[in-house]
Amino acid sequence: MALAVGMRVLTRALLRPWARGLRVAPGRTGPAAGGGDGMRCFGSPRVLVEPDPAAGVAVVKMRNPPVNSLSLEFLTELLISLEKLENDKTFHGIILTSDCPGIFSAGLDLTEMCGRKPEHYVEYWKAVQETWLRFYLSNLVVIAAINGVSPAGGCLLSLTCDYRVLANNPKYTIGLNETLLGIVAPFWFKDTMVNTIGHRATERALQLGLLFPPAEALRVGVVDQVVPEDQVQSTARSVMAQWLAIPDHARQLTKTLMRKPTADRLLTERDADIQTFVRFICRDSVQKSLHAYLEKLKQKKG
Ligand SMILES: CCCCCCCCCCCC/C=C/CC(=O)SCCNC(=O)CCNC(=O)[C@H](O)C(C)(C)COP(=O)(O)OP(=O)(O)OC[C@H]1O[C@@H](n2cnc3c(N)ncnc32)[C@H](O)[C@@H]1OP(=O)(O)O
Repeated sequence: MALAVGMRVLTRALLRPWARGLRVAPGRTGPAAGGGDGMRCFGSPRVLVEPDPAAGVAVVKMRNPPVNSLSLEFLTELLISLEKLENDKTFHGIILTSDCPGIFSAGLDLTEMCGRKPEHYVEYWKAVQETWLRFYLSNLVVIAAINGVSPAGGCLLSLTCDYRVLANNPKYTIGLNETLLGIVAPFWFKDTMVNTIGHRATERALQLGLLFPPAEALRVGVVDQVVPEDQVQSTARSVMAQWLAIPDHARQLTKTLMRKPTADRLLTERDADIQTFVRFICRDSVQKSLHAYLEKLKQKKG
């Protein structure tokens, strides 16, 4: 039932004009990350998929410059790539990483949440919910190779993965910093964090909008491993090999057992959550905070 609802949303997304226009990335032969039988890279303008069929693994590279902000188009392309890999029996695991130097993802695209019509906010929030659900419940092993800064929605995306490897660079902070923008992390962002680092640590991190540098991220458990920057991809691959050595059906059922109650809460409250988001984001005070935050980002350069 839940999956059917998800598929309907995705299908609707695929039918949108800009989604219909998505092209398969012109062929480079893969895999770029070692091994394999030379299957071609595929993907879309903002998502590059480097398949390694011999290993049963695909590297999914986010490339929505300058900062991999999670726009509606980008989220849809990510979902399409995930679905394609899930439907291909060759693949058992994906490594999610970034093609934008120094940035894993700047989180939700603030321009999707500023100065738009309520109908747009509904459409955008549905895509955010769908991305979380599909990644959180994916049957594939999903490992995040975090090679850059990862605030808010970027952190959330990595928290949907089964394992997080972070590059040891003090600039690469990670966390749910929504309060610093004058906004509130929805209950399912919070639940995902609680499931990862526990209640007390989440309470502190969310209220203070903490962005953890690598050593602290490791200590609190936001990430599973911190490694030198040039070893992030190779570490993700070794971890993947360990996870893929487990009988797949047993691992998948265990993942579902662990995650379904959290996902079910959103699935049963999905419409109410959209209404809450739209009401909240349409508030004058929230729009002012977001505009001011975006302005501050732009002025940083000048
Ligand atoms: C009763 C109440 C109940 C309430 C219930 C809840 C209801 C729902 C509430 C709503 C929740 C919404 C949740 C949102 C989660 C999010 O993800 S919000 C986004 C948070 N992201 C950030 O804070 C990151 C912001 N960006 C940065 O800090 C930096 O850009 C960077 C560290 C990522 C990179 O720095 P640098 O390399 O120096 O690049 P910049 O020059 O800063 O940026 C380049 C360019 O990109 C634009 N940009 C940056 N981030 C974003 C973004 N997230 N979205 C859109 N655009 C972004 C930036 O403005 C620059 O643009 P220009 O080149 O100047 O045009």
